[in-house]
Amino acid sequence: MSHSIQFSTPSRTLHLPPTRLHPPLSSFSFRQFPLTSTFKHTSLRASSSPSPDSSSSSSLLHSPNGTPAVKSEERSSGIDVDTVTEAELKENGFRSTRRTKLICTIGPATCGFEQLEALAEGGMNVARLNMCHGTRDWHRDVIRSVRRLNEEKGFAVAIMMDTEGSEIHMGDLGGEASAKAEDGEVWTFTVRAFDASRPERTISVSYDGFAEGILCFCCFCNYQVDVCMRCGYHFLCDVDVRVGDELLVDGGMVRFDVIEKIGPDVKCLCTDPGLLLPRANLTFWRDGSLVRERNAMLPTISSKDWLDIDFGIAEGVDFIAVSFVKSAEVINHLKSYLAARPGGGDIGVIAKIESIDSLTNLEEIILASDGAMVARGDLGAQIPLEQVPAAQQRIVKVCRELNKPVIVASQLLESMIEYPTPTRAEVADVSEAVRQRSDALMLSGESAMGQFPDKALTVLRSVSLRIERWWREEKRYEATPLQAISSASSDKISEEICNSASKMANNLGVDAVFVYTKNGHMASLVSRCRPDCPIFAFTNTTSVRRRLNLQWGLIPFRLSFSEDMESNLNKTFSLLKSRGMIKSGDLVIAVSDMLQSIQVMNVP
Ligand SMILES: Nc1ncnc2c1ncn2[C@@H]1O[C@H](COP(=O)(O)OP(=O)(O)OP(=O)(O)O)[C@@H](O)[C@H]1O
Ligand SMILES: CC(=O)C(=O)O
Ligand SMILES: [K+]
Ligand SMILES: [Mg+2]
Repeated sequence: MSHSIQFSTPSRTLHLPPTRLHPPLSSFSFRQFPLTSTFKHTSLRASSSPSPDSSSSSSLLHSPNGTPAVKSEERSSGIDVDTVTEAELKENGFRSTRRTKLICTIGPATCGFEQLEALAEGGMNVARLNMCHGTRDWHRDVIRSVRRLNEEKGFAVAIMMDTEGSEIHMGDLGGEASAKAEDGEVWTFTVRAFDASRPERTISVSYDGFAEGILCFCCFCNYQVDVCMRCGYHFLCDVDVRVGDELLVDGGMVRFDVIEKIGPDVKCLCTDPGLLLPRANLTFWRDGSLVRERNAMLPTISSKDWLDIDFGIAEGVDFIAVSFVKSAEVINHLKSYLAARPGGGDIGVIAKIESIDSLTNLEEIILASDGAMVARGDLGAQIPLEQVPAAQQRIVKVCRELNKPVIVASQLLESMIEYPTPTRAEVADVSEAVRQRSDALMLSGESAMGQFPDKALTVLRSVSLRIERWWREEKRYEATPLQAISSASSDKISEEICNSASKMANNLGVDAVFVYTKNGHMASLVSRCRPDCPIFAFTNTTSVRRRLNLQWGLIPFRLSFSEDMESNLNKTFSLLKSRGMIKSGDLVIAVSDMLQSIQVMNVP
């Protein structure tokens, strides 16, 4: 290996002294890098001198999500790269890339291949499937389309499966898109199933204990029977709906008073008119408080959810979002269930915070999970609406402290289900979530069944970019020190390295942090610091790359890398430069989970 290095730049040839490759402005190492240089003029050009393992170079580098891959022409130089991100990086430089990640719920409005492609091109990082709706065949088709999109077009869109949970829901309205309840009308909520079409002003309700006053439930394995056939234990509870209770649909979008109970039917008087949507959530209120006993008896993961989870494992989803989490126990249970199944260990478990119990046990739930969702739809049906913003702020803060990605969800752009522009208040709400530096924003009905899914995504994207830019212009780096999270000494070192690297990145105004990470942990530690510059996260597995797509500021690449950081950097610079995604002189900080060190360098 030559020790004398020549870097060729468009304007000049730079001769560097031996022993240093790109002279680090500083090198702060717990374990020093080997200083012998392996950089050669030729190695900077991907096309002329392939790196040692370039036999697999066509799959060496996968570009960040957000954009379709460039095909044939690029393959000859050994790189798959997203044209949109590539164009963004070329045009506006690193700093302009979006940090806040975007999630779209997929539904009838967006389940086609072209529709999914349009969302991916519009910046969708994660596709969410709500198992409350649709058949498993329908969901399988969507999952496969997203996978095909990733393979053919170079995206890294992750799939999040959201469990139905066992809260009380309305039925599916017999195929109708919605039903209008008017003030003063009497509607029947019933546990009867309909043979033919739905009788007028009648709504089926999702579980049998609704009106009988008896709900039988196995507390060990969730079978909804009086004596469990699986384990022989049983659990009986006696909760009922009472005349005088208030029934809220979707947290108050429509309200009824319970006026009569007749066998399996509950007659209700509409007091606040509105649109009833299929499978809308129902809650009961008595004397101004939520009736909780009923829900407390329902299992967080129902027997149907377990079947969906098995389906999700088989289809290789990236995340499972668990609805109505009450305690850390259920998360731990699911995580051990997943760990025991092939491929299950790769699935991240997201706790949906949407109940009073989940707020009570917030820290332990988040600690047990791989991320959390502020599920404001149901949360706002369980706590007074005016308490939701403070709950959101607390959840985002706890997630940040515990290094778990956090998603802000529901009604971000609700009016865009019907209209092509958002309300000013919705834009302010989105801005606040971005300003809180949550990892991701989520569309529900806007993308699942709204009329303007692409426009809604564009609004999320442009508001995120604008607020992020404002934040940088204001130079509002993190003032709040992050608490230590690790106990093991090597983890503590990684944490300190990432904290320091991020601080250095801000102070030096570097263009990007590069993080080489096998399991993604190191990348998440850098993301947690919310540095001012984007974070290029290089990982060698596609599943980790997809999962990283949920986290703030990470631009995940898949790259076959070795234990030798110097050759990794060499290869990365070469590949990114040949694509024009970085240029000579860019200032970069590199960290990795293989070597506990921080390198600061100009791109040669
Ligand atoms: N797979 C689907 N098939 C049909 N409609 C869907 C689907 N997914 C979502 N929708 C529609 O989009 C609306 C809002 O989406 P979604 O149900 O995900 O809301 P949510 O409040 O996030 O749900 P939840 O609280 O049940 O998790 C639904 O009421 C439904 O009409
Ligand atoms: C997303 C969700 O489940 C909610 O907001 O209730
Ligand atoms: K759900
Ligand atoms: Mg919900």
